[in-house]
Amino acid sequence: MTKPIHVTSEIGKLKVVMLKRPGVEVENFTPDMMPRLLFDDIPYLPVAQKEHDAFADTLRDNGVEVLYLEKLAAEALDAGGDQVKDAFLEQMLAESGYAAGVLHNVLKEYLNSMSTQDMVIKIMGGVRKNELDFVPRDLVSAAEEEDYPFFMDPMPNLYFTRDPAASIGDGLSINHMTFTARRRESLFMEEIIKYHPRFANQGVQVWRDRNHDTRIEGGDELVLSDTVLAIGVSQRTSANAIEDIARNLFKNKSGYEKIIAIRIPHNHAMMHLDTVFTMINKDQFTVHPGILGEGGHIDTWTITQGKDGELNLDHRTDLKQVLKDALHLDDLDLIPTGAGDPIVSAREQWNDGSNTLAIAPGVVVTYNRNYVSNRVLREHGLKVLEVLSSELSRGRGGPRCMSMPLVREDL
Ligand SMILES: NC(=[NH2+])NCCC[C@H](N)C(=O)O
Repeated sequence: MTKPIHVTSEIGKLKVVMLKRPGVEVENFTPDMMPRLLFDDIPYLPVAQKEHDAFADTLRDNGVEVLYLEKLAAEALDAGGDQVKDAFLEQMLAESGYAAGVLHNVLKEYLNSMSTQDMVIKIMGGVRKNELDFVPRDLVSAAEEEDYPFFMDPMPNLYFTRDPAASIGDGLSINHMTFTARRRESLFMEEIIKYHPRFANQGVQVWRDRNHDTRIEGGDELVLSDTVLAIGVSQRTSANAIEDIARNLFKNKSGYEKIIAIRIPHNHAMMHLDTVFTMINKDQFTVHPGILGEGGHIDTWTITQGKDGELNLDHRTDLKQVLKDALHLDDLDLIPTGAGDPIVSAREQWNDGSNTLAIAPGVVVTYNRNYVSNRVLREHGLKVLEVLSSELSRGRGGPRCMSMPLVREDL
């Protein structure tokens, strides 16, 4: 039987992917909540869903099996049984601020009154105060939170399935994420890996779980080959988390021997490495020119196993040469987002022009709105499958962010 998780590159033919269809969570908030929820606008849900369905169809038309997070999560909890479902609910409530107390009890009863699937969808979508016939009488609720509409916040970023967990080889990292708005997301993946029949007891390795204080997100984790990873040192991923996962990968016979840490600017537009840099073919990458300094330089540290559990670091700034050496290539094509024009590249990067999803070597899925970057990709010989992007792009993520590959063919 094929392994439930097997990803040894960014570009091997994509066989199985996990998506999340945008649900009520992407519009169940007010404009003043947007910065905290990491959104720049509120998508128009019916259109966002249409666009997302078209994205999923594009993948299916190309032979990819599409799984949905919300369905896997409910199936996992049902397969786990009553105790597992109860423990999940306790954990979710605790992480939502209700470890115990009256509100904990009221919310638990409310969520427990639903089918497992409805409960999962409700937790994802958020619980408004006016859904419950209950007025809390404590001082915090009365004096500080009276006007706040939610007991449990929605999780609008769930459609970016790339980030809460990342497939690496025959395993994955389940991530402790940076901002409160996204922290609870990775709990779904933990349940899926532990209890869903497709994954449980199948030898899936968890290289690093979510019970950590240091931060890492899947948008920073790029699988360049069966031995080399690139990981962004970014707004979302800290250097100490990279050292930690490096130690685990080296120690646990993952096959990974080399991790290239790449430092990128720490800001919202470029929150992850994959917003500025993606692999699209054996010797081709997209790169946002805005991250490269003078002479095309950028800080990279290649991490390898040292003596006695120490890590060796090799600091270099010539990204092209670093990649050529690590991947044993004679030449490498770094394709600039927006053809390198300062206005176009910044605009198209904002709408994820660098955030391509490769579904086979040299075949990529991209947003149609980034027409300059798409033209350049075609000029460089790539096959570009464009998908609609008016509403989906409002969440600041593209086709790579919206997909978590579970199985790819080896190169
Ligand atoms: N892999 C990615 N680039 N994901 C994009 C995530 C966007 C999301 N709004 C966030 O800020 O977290």
